[in-house]
Amino acid sequence: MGKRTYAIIGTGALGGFYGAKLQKAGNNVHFLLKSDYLQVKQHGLLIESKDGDFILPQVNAYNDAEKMPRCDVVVVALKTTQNHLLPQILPSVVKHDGVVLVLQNGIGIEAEISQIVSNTYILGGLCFLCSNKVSPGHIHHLDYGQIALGEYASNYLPTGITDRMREIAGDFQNAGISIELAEDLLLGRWKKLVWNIPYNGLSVILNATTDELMADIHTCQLVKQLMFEVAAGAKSTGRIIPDSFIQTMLDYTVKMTPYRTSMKIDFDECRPLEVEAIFGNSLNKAESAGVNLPQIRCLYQQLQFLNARIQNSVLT
Ligand SMILES: NC(=O)c1ccc[n+]([C@@H]2O[C@H](COP(=O)([O-])OP(=O)(O)OC[C@H]3O[C@@H](n4cnc5c(N)ncnc54)[C@H](OP(=O)(O)O)[C@@H]3O)[C@@H](O)[C@H]2O)c1
Ligand SMILES: CC(C)(CO)[C@@H](O)C(=O)[O-]
Repeated sequence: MGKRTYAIIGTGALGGFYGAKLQKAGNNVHFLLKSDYLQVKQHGLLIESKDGDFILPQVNAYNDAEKMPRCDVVVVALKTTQNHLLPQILPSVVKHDGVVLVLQNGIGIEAEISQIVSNTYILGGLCFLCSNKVSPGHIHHLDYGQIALGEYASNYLPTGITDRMREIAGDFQNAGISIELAEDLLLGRWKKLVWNIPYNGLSVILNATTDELMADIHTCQLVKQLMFEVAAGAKSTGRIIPDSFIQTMLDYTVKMTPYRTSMKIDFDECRPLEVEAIFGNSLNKAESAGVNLPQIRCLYQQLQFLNARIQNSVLT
């Protein structure tokens, strides 16, 4: 097989960064954009990265999915709040027997996509990335970048490590993106939520950065309790997250450059928050297995209140 073609659905902080790295390494990449389309079509992408800045003066830019060629790997990099658009986008972009690779945060999205596309493999990637879009076509990669890659099977049954995962991992690794292969995608998704649920949620509710949350004894305790609730959620679906992993996440955050989470940035910019994909879907999974996660539900209810306020302010 020749080189795989890639479509990036949502060329923002994450899609713009990984897509640009893939193109720089010689892959054939096609970028779907919305408001940045003209700027990127005319001037390409600028990546300012702690690993080295670079410019791609010319990229394959589109503002209409139907004009994109069918690609081998279609990377979903929209905010999950825009996933209602996927039924219009994915079927025309992914090749028969191609791959949809979900790089979004949250849980349960691969299952939703399996209802949209057929004859398609679905992979998920947990991205340990700190990246922001600072202006149209200008991405600022602040830290990290590793992806844990897993494959989706019906009901999130673990697939082990497949050839498809290895092949796609190879393209990313050749592009300088570090990849870990995950035998069990659902376990990987819960593990990522151990970070996203406490920090994304509390950063918005408490108007705080990660370092501020870790510096205070009360919020540090709250973060830890929320992490243990995520582990209880994982357990309700038969996945075990060891206590040592929770300690690793706490240590990781203490060492991290002080960070304004993506949910906090969305909140500050009055954009819809990814509450359903991160909180709502986790609660649904646990509660349908008969397990309540009261602290996560409390955060969810507060975030929904703020989310509704954002939607109303955008409408008025
Ligand atoms: N950024 C990170 O470091 C990071 C790390 C881990 C996980 N994630 C996850 O990755 C996902 C993407 O996040 P992000 O930070 O990359 O968000 P983002 O910077 O907002 O990027 C999303 C992009 O999608 C574009 N878009 C929206 N609607 C579109 C449409 N109809 N057609 C084409 N493009 C459209 C947006 O364009 P407009 O600006 O024109 O609306 C935006 O550029 C989220 O689930 C996030 O939680 C991000
Ligand atoms: C956890 C994180 C801050 C960096 O690993 C990022 O992946 C995120 O915002 O999801």
